[in-house]
Amino acid sequence: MLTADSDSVLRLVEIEGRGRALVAAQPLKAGQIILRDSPIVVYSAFPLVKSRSSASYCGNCFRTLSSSSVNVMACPSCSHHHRFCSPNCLTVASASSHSPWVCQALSRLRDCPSLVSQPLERQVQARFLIAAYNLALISPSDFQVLLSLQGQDSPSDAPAVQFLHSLISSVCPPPSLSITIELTAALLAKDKLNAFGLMEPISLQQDGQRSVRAYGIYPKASFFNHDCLPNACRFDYLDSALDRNTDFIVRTIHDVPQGREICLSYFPVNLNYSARQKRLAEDYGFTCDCDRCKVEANWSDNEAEDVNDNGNIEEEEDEGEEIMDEDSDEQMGSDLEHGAEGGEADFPHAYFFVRYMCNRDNCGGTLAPLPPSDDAPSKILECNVCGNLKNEDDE
Ligand SMILES: C[S@@+](CC[C@H](N)C(=O)[O-])C[C@H]1O[C@@H](n2cnc3c(N)ncnc32)[C@H](O)[C@@H]1O
Repeated sequence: MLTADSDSVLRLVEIEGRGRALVAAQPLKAGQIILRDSPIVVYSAFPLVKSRSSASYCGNCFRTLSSSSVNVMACPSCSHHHRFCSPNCLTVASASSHSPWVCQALSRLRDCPSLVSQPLERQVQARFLIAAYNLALISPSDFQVLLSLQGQDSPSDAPAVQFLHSLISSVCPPPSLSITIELTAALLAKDKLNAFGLMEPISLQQDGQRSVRAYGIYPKASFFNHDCLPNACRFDYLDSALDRNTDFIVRTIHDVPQGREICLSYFPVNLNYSARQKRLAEDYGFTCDCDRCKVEANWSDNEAEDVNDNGNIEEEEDEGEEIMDEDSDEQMGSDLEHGAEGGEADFPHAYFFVRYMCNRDNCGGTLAPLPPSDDAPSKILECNVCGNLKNEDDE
């Protein structure tokens, strides 16, 4: 199931209570690229009707469109909506992600007031369903891979499923494919658990917050389980001029022994215990009992925490060490303090924050060394969110 390359470094196994998982098939070096995975489906994270001020991206590769480029091509059927960075991207998209049916379906959905008045999440789900049904038409084998990923529909999703299913069935049914409400529900469940955000480069963000430009579903990367102190992290280079700019690239954060499970963190590592548990229970349906959670579950100040609507922790002012997203330095300080109190068992936890968490304001990214050269580990660590480079000797 894994490619020849990743086969030699990663092994797919089943772990009781965790489902499928990827483990190191050999000892891994810090910074080593352990997976490069191409998406089976990519779709835009933007509302169906884009505002005039929003930046433009190629409808095929999702790179930023340069307004001065003479190569930019518009789709001849929907020229005011979809543009492509080159004639090649237009040709590729016309036979795949922007087929005549997708073009027509998105145009019709844009004209549906009942959908465009919905919150962004619902509109993006509609985009995903169009992309997924298109996958069934153009690549039945990839569609089966999508259906084989983890994710069960839940009763709480029923209203969204019902709404989107009847809308697509009536407004833009895919040709020669019979879609059922069960299939729509299954697809949305796969999307919820397995879609990874392809982020705007931080340089394009005015406020320091990084938003999602597109979502991708990756057949192999979908097998990574979560750990609140991950041993690997994912890099994306959406605006890279190199080929395969939507690939998912995973590098180890530190050395990993053979047989150890490789885990990513499903969200920024600076969230605290309550916020992490809430997110994992609500979005991924499990309770995390990783080493970090075992330690933090015993911290008495969790009792005083209160999770707000954004998943951030609100505390009384005199106990305000853990308001993660507002000041990650405070969070780091707090973790170090707890690490020191907790003795040796807590130490790796505190060490992780000092060494592998980006300390730029509002970043929240994780640092991993650059790939080793000639087996010598790199001393340069790269942040997977802002791209900042840090020399470990500068600590
Ligand atoms: C993207 S999938 C990861 C691969 C999945 N284990 C599988 O069998 O395909 C996410 C799901 O894996 C499971 N999972 C991930 N991390 C876990 C963990 N630390 N403990 C228990 N289950 C976990 C949860 O069911 C979660 O919804």
